[in-house]
Amino acid sequence: MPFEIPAIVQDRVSNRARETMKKIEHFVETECIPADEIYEAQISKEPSLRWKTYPPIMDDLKKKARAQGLWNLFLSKTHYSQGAGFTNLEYGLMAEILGRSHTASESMNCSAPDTGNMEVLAKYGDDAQKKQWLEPLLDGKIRSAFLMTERFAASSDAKNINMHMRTEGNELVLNGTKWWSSGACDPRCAVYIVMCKSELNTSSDPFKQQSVVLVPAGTPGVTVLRPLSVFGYDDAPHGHAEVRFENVRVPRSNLVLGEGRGFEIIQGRLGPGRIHHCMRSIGAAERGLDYMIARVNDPNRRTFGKLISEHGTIRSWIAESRIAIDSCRLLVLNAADKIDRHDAKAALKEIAMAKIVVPRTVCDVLDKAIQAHGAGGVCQDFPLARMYAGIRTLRIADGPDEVHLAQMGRNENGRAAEIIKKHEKQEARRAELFRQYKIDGKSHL
Ligand SMILES: Cc1cc2nc3c(=O)[nH]c(=O)nc-3n(C[C@H](O)[C@H](O)[C@H](O)COP(=O)(O)OP(=O)(O)OC[C@H]3O[C@@H](n4cnc5c(N)ncnc54)[C@H](O)[C@@H]3O)c2cc1C
Repeated sequence: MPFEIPAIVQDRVSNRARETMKKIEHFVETECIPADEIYEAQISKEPSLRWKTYPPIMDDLKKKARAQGLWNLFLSKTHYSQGAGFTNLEYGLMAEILGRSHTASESMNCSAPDTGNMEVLAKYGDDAQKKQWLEPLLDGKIRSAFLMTERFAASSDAKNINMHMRTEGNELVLNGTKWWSSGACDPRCAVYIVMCKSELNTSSDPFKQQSVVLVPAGTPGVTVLRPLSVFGYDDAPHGHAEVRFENVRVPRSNLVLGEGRGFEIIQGRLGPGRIHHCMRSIGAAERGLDYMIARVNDPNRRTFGKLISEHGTIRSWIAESRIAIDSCRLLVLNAADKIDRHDAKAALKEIAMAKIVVPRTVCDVLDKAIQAHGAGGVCQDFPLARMYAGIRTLRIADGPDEVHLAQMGRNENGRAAEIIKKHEKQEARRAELFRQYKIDGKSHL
């Protein structure tokens, strides 16, 4: 089924974006999806090479995508000058198509964590930092990692981040251990964006104690200790690394924005990135549903005298999945539109809602697709188990659901005084009306 722009946002999508979406869909369906398995096959099984090489097919895909103008689509024109000139809403729709394939996002230089990291550098980097790191990232020549989470700190509360940073003359000296540093195992990863706590910063404001520093990969004292696995997948060549810093020295000029500005940077980084993850996940859900429909209509797999799709339960799964996917899409596009009209800060509630609902819902759709495949669904013969593993982590990565729920719950609950006041006014008016119409005062509802 060709990609369809939902009716409610039709007038918010330019003709150029529509044309680009058609090109993206064609590229994803004809180049990326067929390349996904080749990409996997080209990742070395040899332990000594697994993290030292990357699949050559990726460079070929990048060349082809770039030649068609399918490059850096994510930097929205509403907030950046360096991108392809689309809105967050338009890119949101594009990201959904990218989510159908494992290789699509990277082939168009639109993959995490580089997208968020490029946004950080574009938004907060100085000219020298942009020249050294943003330009090669935009060019797809290097990759990057964002190092916030720490093995020995409950990192869903970013105030706990305590990687030690001290200043010595013109240098910053870093000590500590990070983990879940996505992309840090990749041989092309050239720079780490590292969140630290500075020794000098004596601010009593807990949101002003952290700083963000750029550390070139390979700086003496940095050791990539090991790749971590996600439900058994190591996600090579990208990987999620545990990284040790022992007296790592970088020039003071590698500080981003200034000391104590770390929270500002991470908050600015995560808004649009969460929307991108959500839209790619919706693409994965669509693919899962396609697989489910194909499998349950396989004429060779009849049970109890019927095609599997003829059992009522399975029909319900298909319908429920369609409803769930379409509802999620609207939620995400609404958040993207609000970012376009204002900024990510103004859209915090909408972004949080999408970040909470979409991964859960997509996991549920994929779970049904897996179930409909029987044992086949959990094995390597279909992409479903792998997709499920990836999407499940989104309920933790970029902050676990519970933290977003707690924040949303607090804000929503903050309306209590206003609601109580409104009810009191309505109560007073009702009492007035009871008197006016001479009805006794007990509730008639
Ligand atoms: C695949 C993957 C990729 C990742 N990539 C990166 C990356 O590139 N860079 C990076 O820095 N990090 C990355 N992370 C790490 C991720 O951001 C953290 O795991 C996440 O922020 C949670 O931190 P934590 O693991 O320390 O959990 P903890 O802080 O120990 O929290 C554990 C659990 O406690 C519960 N909890 C916490 N707070 C509350 C609350 N207020 N109310 C109720 N319950 C609560 C939640 O259920 C939570 O899951 C990645 C994680 C995964 C799985």
